[in-house]
Amino acid sequence: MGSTVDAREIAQFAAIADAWWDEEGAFRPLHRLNPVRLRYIRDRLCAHFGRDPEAPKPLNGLRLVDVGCGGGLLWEPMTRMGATVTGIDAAEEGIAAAKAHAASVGLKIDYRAATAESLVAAGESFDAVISMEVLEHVADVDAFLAACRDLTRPGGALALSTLNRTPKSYLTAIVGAEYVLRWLPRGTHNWKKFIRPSELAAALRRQGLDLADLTGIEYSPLADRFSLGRDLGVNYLAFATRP
Ligand SMILES: C[S@@+](CC[C@H](N)C(=O)[O-])C[C@H]1O[C@@H](n2cnc3c(N)ncnc32)[C@H](O)[C@@H]1O
Ligand SMILES: [Mg+2]
Repeated sequence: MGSTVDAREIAQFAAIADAWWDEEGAFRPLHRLNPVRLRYIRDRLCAHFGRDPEAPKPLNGLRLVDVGCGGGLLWEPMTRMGATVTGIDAAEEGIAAAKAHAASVGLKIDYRAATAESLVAAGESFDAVISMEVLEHVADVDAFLAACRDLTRPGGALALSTLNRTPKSYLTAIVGAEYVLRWLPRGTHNWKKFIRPSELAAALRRQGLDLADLTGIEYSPLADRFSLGRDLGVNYLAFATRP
């Protein structure tokens, strides 16, 4: 299997790593997405592992890895929910931003500049793998999912999100977000690398993983809010399990 890293992509994320915790900066959409995707991760993990999602620390004791964690936007809240989270990213600059932020808010840090395949080679394994908005940036989706599977213990789970390849995603995620609203630097996304839900389902199946759920992330421009829904046409979440 080839490397999962696309050097051009990593350089692009490294160049804007200072912006990770700027809620109005280049990662604004991820900050806006955080509440809905965190609710999805919490509820799915709780259902899968038989936890109470309303408990103060619903993920207590679970060992998670956040693959492509960037500045740690998910890592921090998942840590607060009681999980032991290892955050890894191929961009060292992102990891530096993540470490600095976690230290500034007094959280115990396990961030590493690493790829999923390097953790597999080191023999690491977790209850669940979380990898949000990374699939459309990797060099080889099959190799990436194979590494994510190997990091998941049998009986464990994977929570993923990515962008669908539709005319609507071209209009909103590329033309809208990069050119009209200028939320993201131009060239952040390559529409050809977006992944249809049917393609993700087939790729998960090739790795021996069971797709348990697909949920859409819908954006309301008037409210400037994201919500979970049935429309998979732009951004969507997937939950899979390892038998
Ligand atoms: C759009 S950001 C998402 C960050 C974070 N998951 C979130 O949603 O807040 C994508 C991240 O994936 C990282 N990345 C891309 N390809 C990777 C790979 N093959 N292995 C590890 N990290 C990767 C990038 O450096 C970048 O930080
Ligand atoms: Mg993206």
